Amino acid sequence: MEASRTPDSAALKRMIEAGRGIAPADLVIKGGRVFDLVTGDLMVGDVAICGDRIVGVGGAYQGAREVDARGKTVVPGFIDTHLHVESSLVTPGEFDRCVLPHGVTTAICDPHEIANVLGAEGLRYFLDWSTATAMDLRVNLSSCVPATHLETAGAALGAADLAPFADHPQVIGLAEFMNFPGVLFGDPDCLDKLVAFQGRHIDGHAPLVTGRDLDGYCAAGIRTDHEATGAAEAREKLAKGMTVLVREGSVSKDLHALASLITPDHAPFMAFCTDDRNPLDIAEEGHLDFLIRTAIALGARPLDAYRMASISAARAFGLRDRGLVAPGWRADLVLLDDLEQCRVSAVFSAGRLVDDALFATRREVAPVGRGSVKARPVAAADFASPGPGATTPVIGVIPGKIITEHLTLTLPYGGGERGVDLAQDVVKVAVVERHGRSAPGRGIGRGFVKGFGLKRGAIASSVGHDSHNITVVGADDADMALAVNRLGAIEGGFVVAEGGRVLAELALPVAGLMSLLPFEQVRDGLIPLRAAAKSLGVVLAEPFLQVAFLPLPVIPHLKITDKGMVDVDRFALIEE
Ligand SMILES: Nc1ncnc2[nH]cnc12
Ligand SMILES: [Mn+2]
Repeated sequence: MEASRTPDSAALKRMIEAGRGIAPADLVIKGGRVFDLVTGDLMVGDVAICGDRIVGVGGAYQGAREVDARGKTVVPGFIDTHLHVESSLVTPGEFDRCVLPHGVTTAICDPHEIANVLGAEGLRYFLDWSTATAMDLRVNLSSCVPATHLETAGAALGAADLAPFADHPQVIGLAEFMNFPGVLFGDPDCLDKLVAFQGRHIDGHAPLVTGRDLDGYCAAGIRTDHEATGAAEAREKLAKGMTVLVREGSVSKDLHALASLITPDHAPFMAFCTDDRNPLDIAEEGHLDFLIRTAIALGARPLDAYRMASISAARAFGLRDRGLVAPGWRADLVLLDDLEQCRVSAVFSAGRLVDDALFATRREVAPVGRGSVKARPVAAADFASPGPGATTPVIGVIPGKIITEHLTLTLPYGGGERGVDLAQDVVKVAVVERHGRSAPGRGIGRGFVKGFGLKRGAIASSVGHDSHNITVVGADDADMALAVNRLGAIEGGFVVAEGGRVLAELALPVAGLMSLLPFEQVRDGLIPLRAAAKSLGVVLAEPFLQVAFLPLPVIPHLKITDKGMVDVDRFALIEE
């Protein structure tokens, strides 16, 4: 939805009188226990609301409509400071329906997934939705499309391509600047974008960047980071003036490692984010409510956890109208049955009760990106892995992390080709360019990966951060080819194949990233997919998102793209 509208003098007069209690408010939330995130007080009292604004807190107010909040605790609406809506596997409209009821009244997204497939058309689609959702969906403009020169994306966005969107009311600034080597080495395209957004918010992405490199990265005006995976790394970033966004997604789970940093001193400079969270995890665990609950369970004070979820986040992103339950602030509110457990009872978004009726009032936005998978058919022979010898780099997967190990292992070798080695839990991985931008016989990167547990068949995904080529992991070349070709037939998504059969699949026809189905059906569709992957021996909790991160060459240490294996630390393709 659009940012808060500016009231005219008559409306403002009415707000003032309602706040003074000499005129009725539009809505009064009666008798709740208000959590004051400035003083830490918990105080029973009414919350008076006019339009989308809180006008009075405490004591007794009267209103045209009144909601009984006795026994509930009232806190400010939650702010997810960094996420990719596409990783929810549903459209922004369904993301709104799925996540707002968890208390997330503001979500700050980076649409670089769809932008890597569709370019500016993808940005327009998300911006159209951002003015239609019930939640306040804010957009940071994608800074790195493609993420690097080491891959083939479906589009490219330079500073000039971003300029037309910069003044959109829902745009905050520039999204995660992932090409941190490009920043540090002064890549001209990176500098153009950084110059264009100086003085505005610039989001960071600096995994394991430290010391003088971190100073240089921050000197560019980059203000946040969500890639810290250890307490020492996060603390250094705090000390350099960055806001640390503590992330707990479906693959990247950093909350346990960073929980010790959530202290009264640090909380004003920390926030929460999910980055990538699929609808099954949202259903099974929750969204930001889950992060708050977990942080408190790990020892954080409730005051610090709720500050991170609201006022700290709002200040870090320049959202000056929200983050407190106080007069004059935006009426984004969450009513809780339990403060420590963060059990959400009701949500108010800009003064409106979040329910089916509210979602029914939204304008729908037509989907884009149909037929986006343009990969040529492949055959088993395309996944042969020729090489000069038995020893080769192998990607080491770390459950719950998107950083990977750079292993060097000796594999079965014969006839000039390397084979899988199930005894070492090493199978093949390949990335097939699917934007129709490769010459025949080109556009397939081949390598090996350790840690999936896969013993048979193959699993394939058209979600492959961030260029979203097809990534396939397999123990059998023919099943790898079957899974890849099936993705072309269903316009993208996830496929599990074994013994020449498709065991399970989930179609994602919007740009090969999102479903057109309601989030409940996508959530339920993930269950047989996971079961099918598990039947092949896969041991990872979230195999499809873990596959999806193998091609992301801005996350250390060893990755793979359609151009081949990438040594991320050297920021270069590995030539054999
Ligand atoms: N953590 C991340 N960093 C960069 N790109 C991403 N796309 C999805 N998650 C991402
Ligand atoms: Mn990132």
